[in-house]
Parts: sequence; C-alpha cells; structure tokens
Amino acid sequence: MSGCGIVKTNSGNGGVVSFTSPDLFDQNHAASLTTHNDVNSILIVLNMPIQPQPQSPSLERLWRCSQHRICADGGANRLYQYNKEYIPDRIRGDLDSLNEEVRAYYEGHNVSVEQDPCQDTNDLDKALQICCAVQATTNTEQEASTTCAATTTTTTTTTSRPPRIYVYGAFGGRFDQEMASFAALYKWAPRFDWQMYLYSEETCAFLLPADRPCEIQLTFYDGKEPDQPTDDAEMMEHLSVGEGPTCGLLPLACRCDSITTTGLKWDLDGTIAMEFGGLVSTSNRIMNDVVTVTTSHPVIFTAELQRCKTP
Ligand SMILES: Nc1ncnc2c1ncn2[C@@H]1O[C@H](COP(=O)(O)OP(=O)(O)OP(=O)(O)O)[C@@H](O)[C@H]1O
Ligand SMILES: Cc1ncc(C[n+]2csc(CCO)c2C)c(N)n1
Repeated sequence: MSGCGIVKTNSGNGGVVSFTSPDLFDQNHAASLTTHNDVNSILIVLNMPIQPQPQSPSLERLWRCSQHRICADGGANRLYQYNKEYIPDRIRGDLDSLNEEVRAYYEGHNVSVEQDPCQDTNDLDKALQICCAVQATTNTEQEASTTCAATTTTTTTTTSRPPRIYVYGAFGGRFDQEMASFAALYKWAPRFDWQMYLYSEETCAFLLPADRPCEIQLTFYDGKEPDQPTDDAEMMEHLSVGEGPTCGLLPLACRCDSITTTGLKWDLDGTIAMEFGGLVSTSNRIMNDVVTVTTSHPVIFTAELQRCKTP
C-alpha cells in the first residue's frame, strides 16, 4: 500500500478536476503513452453478469481504453464466459468464487492469480490495493526515466499522473455490494486524484470532490442525441456506447451545504443544500458539452449510458 496516501494535482489545470468519457480521455492521452509499461487506465471487472454476444458495448469500450486489466475474484468467471480471448493481467480476491476451470485457463495464459484471504475487505477493495501498487510502480519508473533524462537535458519535466480506474459491473446486483462500490469510490477516488469511475451497461458514476472546480465532458449532451438503438444483429456489431444526457447529483455520504452548476437543464445556484430527506437532483439533463460543478461536499455524479453508432 506504499504511496497510497499521496494525492497529486489533477492534470495541472489550475486545480480544475476534469472528468471525461473514456474514449475522449483515450484520444487525448494515447499519444502520451510512450512504452507498453505506461498505464493511463486500469479496468477492474467485478462478478456481475456481462451481456452475451453480439457485444457488451460498455465492457468492450472500457477494455479497449485500458492498459491494465484486473478481475476481482469471480469477475474472472464472467469474463471467461463472455469471451475467452480477453485475457486479464491479474485475478485478485479471496478466491472463494473463482472456478477451477477458469483459474487453470488463465494461469495457462500467464495471468497472475493472487489470493488475499482478508475478510474485512471485499474483492473490489483488494483489486484497488493493486491499482495503488501499479500507480506507485508507474510513478517510480517515470521518476527513474526523468532522473535519467535529466542527466542529458535540463528541460525534462515529470508527466506522471495517477492512472484512471474503471470499475465494470458496479450496479444492478446485490444492494450491499452496490453500496460497497460507492463506499470504495469515497475511499479510493481521492487516492487516484478523483479519476475513478463506476460502470455498468446502463449507468456510470463518479465522485466530485469538495472545493475544487469540476468540469465534466461526456459523450452525449442535449444537442447531440445518440442514434436510435436497433435490433439488427449486423448493426449491433457497429454500436458503441456513451454517457448522457440524463444525469443526477447525489449527496450520498453527507449533506452538501452548497453546490453550483452550469450546463444542466436544472442548474443549482449554491443557495439550496442537497441531502437525503431534502433535495437530491435526479432525472436532470446535460445541456452543454461541458458541465461545471463546484460543491462544498463530495457528491456523486451519475449519467445514463446509451448506445450509438461507432464513429
Ligand atoms: N451480486 C452482486 N452485486 C453487485 N456486485 C457484486 C455482486 N457479486 C459480486 N459483486 C462484486 O464483484 C466482486 C467480486 O465478487 P465475488 O462474487 O467474487 O466475491 P464475493 O465473495 O461475492 O464478494 P466479496 O468477497 O468481495 O464480498 C465483489 O467484491 C463485488 O464488488
Ligand atoms: C463490520 C463488518 N461487517 C461485515 C464484515 C464481513 N465482510 C466484509 S468484507 C468481507 C469479505 C468478503 O469476501 C466480509 C466477509 C466484516 N469483516 N466486518
């Protein structure tokens, strides 16, 4: 867990925290990946059903946008069932759910299978501990290469940034597990400079930090509707997925005294508190390509996922 307490400034953009769709982030940062060891995004697959063929567009997209993939225990069974060609880098958990056949298959493909028997943390937590280790290794490697480079040039600057974490399968199952996923968001998002995203096929969610201006740029906003879904199997092959336009702001862990937004159909102007038992913002709508939020307390931002044609 070394290095887990370190929080670095997001993107060096004047303290603004930027949240973007995975593909958008991918496009902007692909060029900055220099070696196969560079990690910008880590995918964690949980033990939740993955829609069968023709495709599970949300998983496909997150798989494509990640450089490192971890299955949380029984998440490996789901991936194996979905597509045996998808080989994760690691499987981690207490391993009470991992099937023998699945374990043997992935071990045969050099996947690291790691058991942590602790019964005070769940398998998502165990996977997130590994993300911290990957982050620490990436930072150390980048620092080492910067130090090396510094011997030949004086203009090199460090570009290390925490990896983005995508958690797939976070919603739609047991309520205590869903709540554990949200609890993990509150616990771990600060450690990854707030770049931790929960996903299912229908929904995404992330945590907006207190007292930092947040900018959210998602695939769909009101002026940009997705193509209508289709039942045609051939068309489905060419469908992707994006976030919006329906969204929500949820003060899950505590009352939010003040929140100011722009770019939503029902914007908040900082004068009304949000709390369970009072106001919560659900069925809101993204109206601009960028939504801004400044909040006195951390709040969950959530958006629906819709299918679209692959660009
Ligand atoms: N029914 C479910 N609903 C939502 N999430 C789930 C569900 N089952 C599993 N998960 C997620 O997948 C992870 C791996 O699940 P797995 O079934 O392998 O372990 P578990 O023994 O059920 O859960 P854990 O040991 O983590 O409490 C869990 O940590 C959790 O995040
Ligand atoms: C207060 C408290 N509540 C529940 C558990 C049980 N628990 C939490 S995570 C986990 C691991 C499941 O793989 C288990 C069994 C605990 N330890 N402490």
